[in-house]
Parts: sequence; structure tokens; C-alpha cells
Amino acid sequence: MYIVQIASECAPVIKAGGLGDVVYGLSRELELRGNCVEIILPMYDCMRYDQIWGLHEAYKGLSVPWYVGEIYCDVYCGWVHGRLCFFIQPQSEDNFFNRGYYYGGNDDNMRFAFFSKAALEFLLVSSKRPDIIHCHDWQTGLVPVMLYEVYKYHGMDNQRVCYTIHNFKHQGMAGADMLHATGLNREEYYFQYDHLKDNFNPFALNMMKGGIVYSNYVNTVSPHHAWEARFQDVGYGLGHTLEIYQDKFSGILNGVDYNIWNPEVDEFIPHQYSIDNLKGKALNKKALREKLLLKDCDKPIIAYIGRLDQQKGVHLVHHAMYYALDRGAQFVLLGSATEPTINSQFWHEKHHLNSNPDIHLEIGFDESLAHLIYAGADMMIVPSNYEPCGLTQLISLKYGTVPIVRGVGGLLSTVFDRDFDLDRAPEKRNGYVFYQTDNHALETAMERAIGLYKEFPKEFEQLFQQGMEYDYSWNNSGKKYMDVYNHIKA
Ligand SMILES: Nc1ncnc2c1ncn2[C@@H]1O[C@H](COP(=O)(O)OP(=O)(O)O[C@H]2O[C@H](CO)[C@@H](O)[C@H](O)[C@H]2O)[C@@H](O)[C@H]1O
Repeated sequence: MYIVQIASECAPVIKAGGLGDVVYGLSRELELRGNCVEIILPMYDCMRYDQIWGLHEAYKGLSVPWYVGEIYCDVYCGWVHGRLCFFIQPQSEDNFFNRGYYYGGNDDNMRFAFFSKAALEFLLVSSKRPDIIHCHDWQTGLVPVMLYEVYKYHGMDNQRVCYTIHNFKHQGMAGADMLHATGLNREEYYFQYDHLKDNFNPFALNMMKGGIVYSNYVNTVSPHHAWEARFQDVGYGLGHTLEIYQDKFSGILNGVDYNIWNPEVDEFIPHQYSIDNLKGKALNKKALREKLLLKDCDKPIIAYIGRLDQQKGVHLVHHAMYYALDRGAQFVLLGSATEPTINSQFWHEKHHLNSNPDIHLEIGFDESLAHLIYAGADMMIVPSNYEPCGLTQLISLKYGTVPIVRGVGGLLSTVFDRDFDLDRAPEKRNGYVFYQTDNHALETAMERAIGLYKEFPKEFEQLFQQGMEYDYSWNNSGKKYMDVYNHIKA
């Protein structure tokens, strides 16, 4: 099958979070299964060019209609760790992707509406006719809309779209302007509830809703989150739309690319290790302490890696730092915040705790440090308010780092409480789970984990080995996506 992914990220060349990991890992798995896969991405100035091999111009002067005129783009092509990627570079004063950031502009909706249109134009004029176009998140929600309303009539009538939602919170809101820019026009048509009109704001068009309405298949990234999005408030107003389209909506759990996230082959960590030879894990812990100037001692290291925002339960992350110190553990945090108040709160904490030899806060994005933390820490906290899938707990399991998670979304489907998961035999349990969002709930889980580490080290080792035995590779999920593609293929 010929599959084209259209996305705003692909690790490691463009990675702001888990979306990048998924686009890369899923593409690799699909290729291993014998498919031809290509990835279309924006050409950001700040992406990691050192991760692209053989970058060259693939199409010059792609004319993309925009308002009453057009914007010319150059399309570059190169390999990102074996995956064939096309990068779209618009030549315009709007300067869509030359701003030193991936997201965060006031005109993000227009930037990605343009990207979606340019990606379709590129497919059209380069005569690429994939069986499946796989789009991700709000940034590419307009792709199926434009495909079925416009490009279908220009010879792209056999293409089918699978649309994956990684985060319902960000939906891409736009006004009528977006319709004029993209040439969709017809305000009275798109401003209807069964098209793009937002379910709550009658003056807004919702790009993610467009993705749901127009795609042949829609999924989010774990079965439990699919249920939550329909029936709880984490669908952020799209629950009703998902209800209408329930026959084409499901949850498919993410995988982890074990070619990259695997302590046996990980080149970022100084000491490789495996379930049969765990010496390296202790050496990495030592290396982590040396790198972050933490005191060498027999305390456990508890870590947090991830964006610092409301989704991730920042109030609990903050509490976990102090609770860990209180309970005689060390704490390492690697995260970045886009919200100024959260950012300044954690910078304040960093300065405040600077001289404490049991804690290190690293504020920013650092891929290689992330690998060392997964390998060197003993426990990983993931106290999310909501979590469509979550990759940190999956990666932690592979590295023998015990996850302590809140029982929501994909966390609930992948982490099984050592003491209380009665549905699973004790030897199949792999971490700690708590449910409420208050400090006390988190403490009960951390307390149990720290207690086991200190008082029953053999049992703790047994627990993290049980986690390492879990297979959350792309193998299973890759098959599920293939089933979807085969189901919707023309
Ligand atoms: N400061 C930092 N430095 C280095 N690395 C960092 C980092 N902060 C995060 N990372 C890395 O980024 C990835 C984050 O994965 P998450 O699953 O938490 O994704 P996120 O919430 O962004 O995405 C959304 O999409 C993904 C993919 O579908 C879903 O799993 C998730 O639930 C959903 O919220 C991990 O690989 C992590 O190691």
C-alpha cells in the first residue's frame, strides 16, 4: 500500500512532543510491513537539519492558491533515519515557518491551513496518488475537508483519509477568513454544525471537527481515551461529534520505537543494558548523578519528563518534587512550559532548590538527557489530568524505570498497580496507579513505591523487570492501523 503521512512533526527532525515520536515510529513500522510510506512536513527554520540525510530540492515553484493570489513553495526531500520526508518551504512575506518555533504564533491556524493546502497541492501536481493519507491533530484537520470538497474533483478521488487525534484540547479555531484564504469559500455551507461550525462557538470554524467529519476513519491513541473523549469532558466539546461518527471512531494504542527507545541499543546512554544484564542500569544512575551534580548515595531517583502544562498535572509534579525530598528520595525534572506563569514558577523553583544536592530541574528540551534519565532513574511520575496515550510510561517500562501514574487514558491501559490490580496476576503488574488529582492520592502511590525500593529491594527489582518484559512496540498497533487502512481503502 502507498501511504502518505501529513503532519506537523516527525522525530527526531521535528519534535515538540509525542506526536513526533508517533509519526516516525508508525511510519517505520508500516514500511517494515511492506508499505511505501512518505511523510510531508513543514520546513521549519528551527528543525534539526543534522538529522536529515541527502536533503535536496524535489519541486521548485509549487504554486499554492491563497486568497485571490498564490504563494510559491519549494519542496525539499531527504531521509530522516531511513524515512522519506518532503519539506514544504513557502516563499512568502507571511514567513510561516521561519520564526524559530514550531507552534505558538497568533496565526497558527493560518500557518497550518496553508501547510495542509500546500501538501495537497504537492500531491496533486507531482501525481502522487496514495491509497491512504494519514493526518494528525488539528494542524492537518483541513486536509480531508479540502480533499473531499476540492481536490477530489481534480483527480484525487481514490484517496482515503485516516485521521489521528493525539490531543483533543487543541482544535484549531478559525474564522471565515480561513475559508477565503484556502479557497473553500462558501461561508453559509461550512458554518453549519454538520460541517465545520464549532459545537459551542457559533462564530468559529473548528479544524479538528472538520477532520472528524470528513475523514474515512478517525482514531485517538488509546481505547480508553476514545471512551473518555466521547463520554467525559476530555473531548473538549467534540464528544457529541464523536457520538455521531462513532461507527468510524476508535482508539488505537501508540507503540514505542524500540529501535530508538531500547536500553540494549541506545547510543545516548553511556552503559547499555538488558533485562538479563542490569549492571548498566546502576552505572547509568551514577552517570546521571554525575551529569546533574546530584549527591552519590543510596536514595532512589524519581523523575519527571514532559511538557509542563495543565494536561500533565503540573500541580502534582510540583508536589512530587517536595514529597520525594521529604521521603528521602532524589528528584530529576526535565520539562518545558509554554505558558509564562508555569514557566516562571518552575524557574523560581529551580533557583530556590539550586543548592540542594538531591534535586535537579532542567527546564528546556534535551533529547539526549531524556534518554539518560529514562535509563538512570528508578521511578517516573506521570500524574496527568488527562493523557490520550502517554509515551513516557511506555518508554520508562522498557528502561526498567517504574512508572507511577494517574489512572486516566492510555496510562490506565498500560500501567498495572503492583498492590491493587486484582485483574492481573502479581507477576504481570508493572507500576503504581492513583486516581484522584489531590496531593494525597499521589503521595499514597509514591509512598508505596519508595517503601518497596528501600525496604524490599529484591521485590523492587522484580517489579521493574516485570515492566521490562512488556511489549509496547509498534508491532501490535501497526497491525491495527493496517486493518484500518484496508477497511477504508478504495
Ligand atoms: N523537555 C523534554 N526534553 C526531551 N524530551 C522530552 C521533553 N518533554 C517531553 N519529551 C519527550 O516527548 C515525548 C512526550 O510524549 P507524550 O506521550 O508525553 O506526548 P505529548 O503529551 O506531547 O503528546 C500527545 O501525543 C502523544 C502521542 O500520541 C500521546 O502519547 C500523548 O498522550 C498526547 O498528549 C516523549 O518522548 C518524551 O521523552
